[in-house]
Amino acid sequence: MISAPVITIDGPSGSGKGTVAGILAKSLGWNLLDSGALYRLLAFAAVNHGVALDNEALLAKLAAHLDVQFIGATDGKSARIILEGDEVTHAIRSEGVAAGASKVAALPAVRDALLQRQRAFQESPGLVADGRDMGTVVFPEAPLKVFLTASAEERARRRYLQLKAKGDDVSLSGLLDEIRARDERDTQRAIAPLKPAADAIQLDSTELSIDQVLERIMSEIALRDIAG
Ligand SMILES: Nc1ncnc2c1ncn2[C@@H]1O[C@H](COP(=O)(O)OP(=O)(O)OP(=O)(O)O)[C@@H](O)[C@H]1O
Ligand SMILES: Nc1ccn([C@H]2C[C@H](O)[C@@H](COP(=O)(O)O)O2)c(=O)n1
Repeated sequence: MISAPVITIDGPSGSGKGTVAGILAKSLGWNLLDSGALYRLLAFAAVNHGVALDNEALLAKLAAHLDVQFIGATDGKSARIILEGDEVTHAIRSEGVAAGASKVAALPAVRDALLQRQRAFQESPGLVADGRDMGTVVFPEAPLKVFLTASAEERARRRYLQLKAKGDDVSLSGLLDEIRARDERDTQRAIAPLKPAADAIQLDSTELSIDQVLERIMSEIALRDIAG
């Protein structure tokens, strides 16, 4: 059986992975996996159920039975996400939930419990998957792996503009601190740390527009002839 091709996009928070993965999936007509959403959903559900964010055994159980639906998932992060019957699309995007996600993501049993759920997204005609370990652990056979970065200052600036536009009361320096703390946790953890796969192409988007990033990835897709 020939399995559907996968394009992985890994990188730190605010590098533009989700935006680029969503546009790419839509333009190729492929499926989309926003793996960070799964870790966010788990952290969100844990708080709702009163489960401590360091209770590895209970969190793994919760992860294995997470009742979640992604609706319209080929439309990037605007897809609707339903957790245990409630819409949580916007609620899981806060920096507080992100910090919780980064904490539960450091627990091996949690990552194990979410592995098959992520691999199940690999369906025809193809999959664009964004996260931290898509190229290194979840889809090591992917024919195109992108590691997208940008300076912490630029990523904080982007997040600031994004949250301000939503009407959130945030400070640039606070966001920069949060981004640095999350980078530290995500890159230094013992299991599946954020790092480029050996065969990933590395793109620094600090000085690139979203369109320029997409152009670079599209040319790699054409070079490898993976989208038919
Ligand atoms: N190259 C770019 N230039 C300017 N703004 C960008 C660029 N890429 C993404 N952005 C903007 O930065 C913000 C964060 O992007 P996005 O949510 O895609 O990042 P992310 O890497 O998925 O972050 P996270 O891991 O926290 O979900 C968005 O408002 C997006 O529009
Ligand atoms: N493949 C993944 C995806 C996400 N995480 C963790 C680490 C992140 O800080 C957090 C939230 O992810 P985001 O929505 O910002 O992409 O989830 C991970 O460990 N592995």
